[in-house]
Amino acid sequence: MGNTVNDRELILEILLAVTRDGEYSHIALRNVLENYQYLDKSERAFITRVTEGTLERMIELDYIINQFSKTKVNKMKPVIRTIIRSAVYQLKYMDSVPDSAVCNEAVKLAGKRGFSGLKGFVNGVLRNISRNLDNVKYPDKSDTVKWLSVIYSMPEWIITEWLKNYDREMVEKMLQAFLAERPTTIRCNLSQISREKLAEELKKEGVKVRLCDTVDSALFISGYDYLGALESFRTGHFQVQDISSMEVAEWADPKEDEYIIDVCAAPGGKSLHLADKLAGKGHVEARDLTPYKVDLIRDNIARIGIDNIEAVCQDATVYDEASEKKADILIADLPCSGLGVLGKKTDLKYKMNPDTQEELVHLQREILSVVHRYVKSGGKLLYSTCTIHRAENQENAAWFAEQYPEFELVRERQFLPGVDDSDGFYIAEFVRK
Ligand SMILES: C[S@@+](CC[C@H](N)C(=O)[O-])C[C@H]1O[C@@H](n2cnc3c(N)ncnc32)[C@H](O)[C@@H]1O
Repeated sequence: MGNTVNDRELILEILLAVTRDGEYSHIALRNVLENYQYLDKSERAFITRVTEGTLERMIELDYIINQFSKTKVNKMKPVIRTIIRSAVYQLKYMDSVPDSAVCNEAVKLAGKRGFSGLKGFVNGVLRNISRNLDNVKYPDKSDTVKWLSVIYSMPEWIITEWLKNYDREMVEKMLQAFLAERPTTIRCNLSQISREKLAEELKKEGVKVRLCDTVDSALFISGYDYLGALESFRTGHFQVQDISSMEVAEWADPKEDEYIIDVCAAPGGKSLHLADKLAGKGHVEARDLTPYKVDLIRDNIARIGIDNIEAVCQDATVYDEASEKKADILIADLPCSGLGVLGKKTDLKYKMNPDTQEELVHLQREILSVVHRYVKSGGKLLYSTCTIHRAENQENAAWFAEQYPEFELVRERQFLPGVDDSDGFYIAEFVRK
């Protein structure tokens, strides 16, 4: 590790941005890695591992700290709490860093951040934990919710919710899958390049590649530094997308010259997939709420260089008369609680709560009750979310079918991490009779 002190300062900066200032972890991490491009590959890997790991395991880390510190985690100053959490992550999960170095660097960092008076406290807590890591008393296994929550660092309310619909074994499988390291799934833009050629390009750039057996445009990649540095990404030959998300365009199965409206499209994953499937024909209107989000779609369109798609700023809750019965296919990939993608957006589990979930169910219904009007007779409406929550998924689909009997629910599927080789994701396909 060339300059470990700076690496740890950056880690602290990212973790504070997420836990104190409410920033999304993938954005905070990406911003720092982009701003400090001079960092070498091993430093970037170290920063990524410690920040992601600390967030991923935060409930367990706090549980351990509280066992060995008189001052409980929630009473500590945010900077001190964050330094201790990331140090305990390294002590517990990273053999490559000697314990003494972890403690020394944490103490130095506390001093550097203006907490010289707390250097002794940080040192005492960390040395105590490093000596006693094998003596941590975990909750009793018979207390299913508490045990699963601490062992897999998942808030208790989420576990309780899942246990209503899945048995303990199934819930544990999902929790394990969220913590497992997975390669990045990408979708080859088949209208631009074949999957085999893309695999060759990536290998030449030093990336590890595996072709997916079930979806013929999908590949799994790993071992790269960051995406923006890959020529094959910059030239628009692929898009990062989970297998389950790819299924939306597969189910939609667009035909030549069809008109597609995607009402919540940013950053454009599903819209771009549909445009790619149409290979220059038909038309995709990729809409989103704000100019910022619409620009994200435009950036992706420009990178890939296709012209059967346009990005449009339009609030999906506001009826657009010009779109009445215009769409052969309507994609409603709506804002949701995101509990299916906790393996990638680790901090979401601490930000989501049952009240927000409830509000999302209402927003989803509000949007569906507006946008279903854009579907032609015989046209398809695909409703999807990246969550595992019956109220947002199966119950919303049933509600929609009941409210709008002119739509028939043709099929639905809940993808589950640990069962399917994908994120947690839900799709329902309706056809307008
Ligand atoms: C699940 S994401 C969409 C992901 C996208 N379909 C893809 O595959 O890349 C949901 C999107 O809904 C957008 N959104 C939220 N409220 C909206 C509204 N009232 N009108 C339009 N878009 C909205 C958010 O900005 C967000 O980009």
